[in-house]
Amino acid sequence: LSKLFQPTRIGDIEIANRVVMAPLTRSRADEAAGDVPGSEMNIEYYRQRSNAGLIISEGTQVSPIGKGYMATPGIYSDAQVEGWKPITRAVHEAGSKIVAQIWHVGRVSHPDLTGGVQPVAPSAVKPNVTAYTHNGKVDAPEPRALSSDDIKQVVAEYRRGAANAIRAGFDGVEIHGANGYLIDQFLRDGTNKRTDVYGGSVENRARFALEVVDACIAEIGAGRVGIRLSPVTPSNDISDSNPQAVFGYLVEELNKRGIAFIHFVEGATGGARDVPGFDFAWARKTFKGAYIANNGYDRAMAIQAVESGHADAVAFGRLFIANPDLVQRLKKNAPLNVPDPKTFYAPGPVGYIDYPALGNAA
Ligand SMILES: C=C(C(=O)O)c1ccccc1
Repeated sequence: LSKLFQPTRIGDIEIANRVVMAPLTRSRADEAAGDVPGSEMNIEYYRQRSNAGLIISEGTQVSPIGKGYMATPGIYSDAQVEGWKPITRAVHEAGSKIVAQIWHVGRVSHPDLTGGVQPVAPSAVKPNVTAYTHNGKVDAPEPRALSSDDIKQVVAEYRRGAANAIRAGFDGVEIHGANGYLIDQFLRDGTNKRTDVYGGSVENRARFALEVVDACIAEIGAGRVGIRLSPVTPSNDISDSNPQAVFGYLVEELNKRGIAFIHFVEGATGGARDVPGFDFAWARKTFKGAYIANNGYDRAMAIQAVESGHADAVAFGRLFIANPDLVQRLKKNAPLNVPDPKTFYAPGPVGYIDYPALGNAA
């Protein structure tokens, strides 16, 4: 049996195998109820995929203005915490573990999604990004630059998200530090033009990310805190003049804190893996916590990555959308269902809980 299917521990979290379900926005929370998860359909979706050693939940916003897409769940209200409980219970009953990806989109949003409030960011740099709202496709507006008092409030929102994740039965959190969202906007010099202690030098641009990490560690312990990073992705109009400098510094600082894992998007998210600018092998050697590798992995690549020591675990996104029983299929090297992008973010059960498992494949 390949090492990919053998148990390991990620921080304080014991996992039965090294196949991870990547965080996947599906836009199927109950907006009318206040961006609450936990419908029967939501529970079934996560239960079906509880063969994963570890599930990373879809991005769940830490505040109403941290929302950037329709019908994404939150983790800031009591109703949302109650909504997550049957999901984490179902995942645990099936023998899997699950962490909450706590998220703030920053400037990748629109007043149609934030209750009419102008999106926020480290600096007032308009993104070249289209938001999809109930009014159709709209341009994301220029965001408002956060004041230093605002920043303290946002760090406290992530801390509340970490506390609420444990209350909701999650085994920990993955801080969403990737794909051009708020934390990434602070890290990269294409979006962070601040002249205070949160901008300019590498240390200053990493300050916000590390304050969020420290707040979550204080709340739930380093063994239950991970972070997702995408050093070279261009997602959501993000860029940096020297990713190795800022992300190299961040990895060394995260290593000092002994957090459970770093989940790396290797290359352009959902696209090319061979984007220059960051040395992932260096990061693997330097970071003593668990290295979760992601982005375009297939079965052979995942087995090779774990058996060669490049990664402790491999996260699959699109393959888990279409293959609820992905671990079984990988073990048997069985054929895989093909994901249908048309229903990735649609409401309803089609393309969500109706992909067939091997047992009942046609
Ligand atoms: C949370 C996302 C990310 O990390 O990029 C996301 C959100 C909506 C569509 C695709 C991806």
